[in-house]
Amino acid sequence: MTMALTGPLLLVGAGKMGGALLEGWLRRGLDPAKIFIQDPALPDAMRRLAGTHGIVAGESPSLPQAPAVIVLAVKPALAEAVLTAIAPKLGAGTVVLSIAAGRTLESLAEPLHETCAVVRAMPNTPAAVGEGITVCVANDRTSESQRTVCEALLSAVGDVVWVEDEALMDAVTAVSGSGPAYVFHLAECLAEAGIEAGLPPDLAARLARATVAGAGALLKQSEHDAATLRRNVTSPNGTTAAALDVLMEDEALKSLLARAVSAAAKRSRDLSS
Ligand SMILES: NC(=O)C1=CN([C@@H]2O[C@H](COP(=O)(O)OP(=O)(O)OC[C@H]3O[C@@H](n4cnc5c(N)ncnc54)[C@H](OP(=O)(O)O)[C@@H]3O)[C@@H](O)[C@H]2O)C=CC1
Ligand SMILES: O=C(O)[C@@H]1CCC=N1
Repeated sequence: MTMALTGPLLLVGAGKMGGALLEGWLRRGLDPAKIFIQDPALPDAMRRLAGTHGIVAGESPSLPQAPAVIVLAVKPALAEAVLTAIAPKLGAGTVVLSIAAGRTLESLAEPLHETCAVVRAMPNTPAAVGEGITVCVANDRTSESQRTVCEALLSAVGDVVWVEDEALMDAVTAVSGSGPAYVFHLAECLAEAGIEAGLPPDLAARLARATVAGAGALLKQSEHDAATLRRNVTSPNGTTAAALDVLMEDEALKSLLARAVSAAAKRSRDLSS
């Protein structure tokens, strides 16, 4: 991995997201000797992965002093307590990279020394297959080289976008952070609708899964935007038009999704207070 890690990397929390990041770093060739993992209940898969690569991991492993990066991937409610406990380990050049939803740069910096570099990031679960997207914002203590290191770590699991306005992070969380769940729910609903239309459950689930995955792959690879791709499926007076008449009637799906995204963004704001 082409990243200028000037010291050890401490991953705090190796659950779904921390684990996806770890796998991405190892895939990209990050030196396992530089990685330390703190997690009191390391999931089995992560325990095996750490063991295979000889990575120091555990509830309170002997942690390196002054790590180059601390990646914080615990539940938001634990963020400050965990940082308070780790703060004595921080060095002048340490950057804290947090993926905790709703935890602001200010609240993350509060338990740390006042010059600490902090990056707030919002990835999503397609990171597990290297297809994530992460949006990040840095505090004004973060140097260019620290941004570069954070970007390299996050780009191991997908695209990375920087924003300067932290206020955008609530809407980001609501669209791309939580977004995969909306798409998976669409797949669930499509499968159920297929069963209602007479398909055997196995076939309905298979068709729904392949259709959502295939449409996603097409959307990713195509030069066309989503609206054009939708129109490409829709023959005049055909079956798709009949379905879209229902979905788009009174902008039903559009307004439902707007309400869902608004609820998620509100929850993100609430988590910060
Ligand atoms: N899941 C998602 O789609 C996304 C999640 N996020 C954010 O990522 C963070 C992690 O979420 P996710 O990976 O889903 O959660 P998980 O519960 O899968 O992972 C969190 C891990 O941290 C462990 N943990 C608990 N306490 C500590 C501690 N004191 N020190 C170190 N590790 C600890 C947990 O152990 P145990 O299970 O025993 O509690 C668990 O293994 C959250 O802040 C979330 O907001 C961001 C983007 C997307
Ligand atoms: O649901 C959550 O709070 C986290 C953040 C984005 C996705 N999962």
